[in-house]
Amino acid sequence: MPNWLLPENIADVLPSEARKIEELRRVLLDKFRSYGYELVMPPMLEYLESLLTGAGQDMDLKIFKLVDQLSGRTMGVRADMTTQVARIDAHLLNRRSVTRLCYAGSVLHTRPSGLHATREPLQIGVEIYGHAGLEADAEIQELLLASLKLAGISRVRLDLCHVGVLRAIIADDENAKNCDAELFCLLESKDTPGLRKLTSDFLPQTREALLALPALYGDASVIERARDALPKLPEVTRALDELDTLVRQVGNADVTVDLADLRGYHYHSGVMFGAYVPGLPNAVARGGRYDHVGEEFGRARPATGFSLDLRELARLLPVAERKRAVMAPWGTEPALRQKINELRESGEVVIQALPGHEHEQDEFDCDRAVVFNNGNWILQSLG
Ligand SMILES: N[C@@H](Cc1c[nH]c[nH+]1)C(=O)O
Repeated sequence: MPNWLLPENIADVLPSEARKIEELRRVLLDKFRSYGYELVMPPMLEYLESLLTGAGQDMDLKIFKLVDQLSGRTMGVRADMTTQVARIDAHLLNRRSVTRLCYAGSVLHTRPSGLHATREPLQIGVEIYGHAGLEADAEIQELLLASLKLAGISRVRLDLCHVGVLRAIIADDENAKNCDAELFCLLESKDTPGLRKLTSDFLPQTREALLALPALYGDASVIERARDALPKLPEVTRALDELDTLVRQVGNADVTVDLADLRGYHYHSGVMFGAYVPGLPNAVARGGRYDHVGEEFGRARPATGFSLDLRELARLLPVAERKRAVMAPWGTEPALRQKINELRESGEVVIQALPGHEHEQDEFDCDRAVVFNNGNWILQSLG
């Protein structure tokens, strides 16, 4: 397919890849449903203000903008569905109880998030609203691991972080608070020299704690190391206790803790996580707490969830085997049509060869054919 027709980091999805993506979409949505998550379909476009409500400045940079010819207002193409789903929970559903929602749809990014990343991810995810306890985070993490397993990915490492640690460290330092976006970037890339430079006029205790963060990664023992290395602020202790509880609950998955891996959106407010698979530098799925987004839509609701890009996930899987199919001749004869319909209704793929194209095969492996034999249309093996 000539990619030169399309903008950079935008691509067509050809049949074998599209089939993998669609099959994944279906099995994952069924899985989410089995946990009680209801499907919602937010719009592709919205007024910019509502897309930015509750989201940080990082989201603004990711959103494609255009002018609405009907209202003259600026609209944005969604770059992430999580805040749209939070709006649905806060405004439209108005339920008091716990609400579990899921979604699948394309989002657009002005710039790719990695060198080879698409600018049009197919985002699928789940969000749970109305429960502030860690049980909701544990359910989300369990569902993430179950989803990846279902997709055929068994070796997953779950990397946990807590944005509350950074927020507590900088809370009483005005200089540090004014640089929070830069701090996120430097910590994400573990840029210690950059961090040293930026923190030179911060309070000594803030500086010391920030410089300790990049080294606080590894297995669960990091939590104890962090208790020694970081200031004994109540918010830091609470965050580390939360991480400790979750690490114990993840079961037999491979879990690591990285207190500088803050690569979520800036709307995240508590425990955050990324799921990594061997050989890939970027997380295949991300998620975490974002308790303050609903509040900005007028209804405070604790919230947590995860999302992933189906296109990226499908790329990790082996090429799907060609699906078996039945070849049938072209014809309108009732007995032939009936035989074909019966086979299709029983779940078979039946391809009618158009006149002159009897020997062509593409996507499917036609191992059987409908043939006329002794006055009947029957199924015959081509093996
Ligand atoms: N939408 C977030 C992940 C997430 C879902 N829910 C909460 N966080 C992301 O793309 O990084």
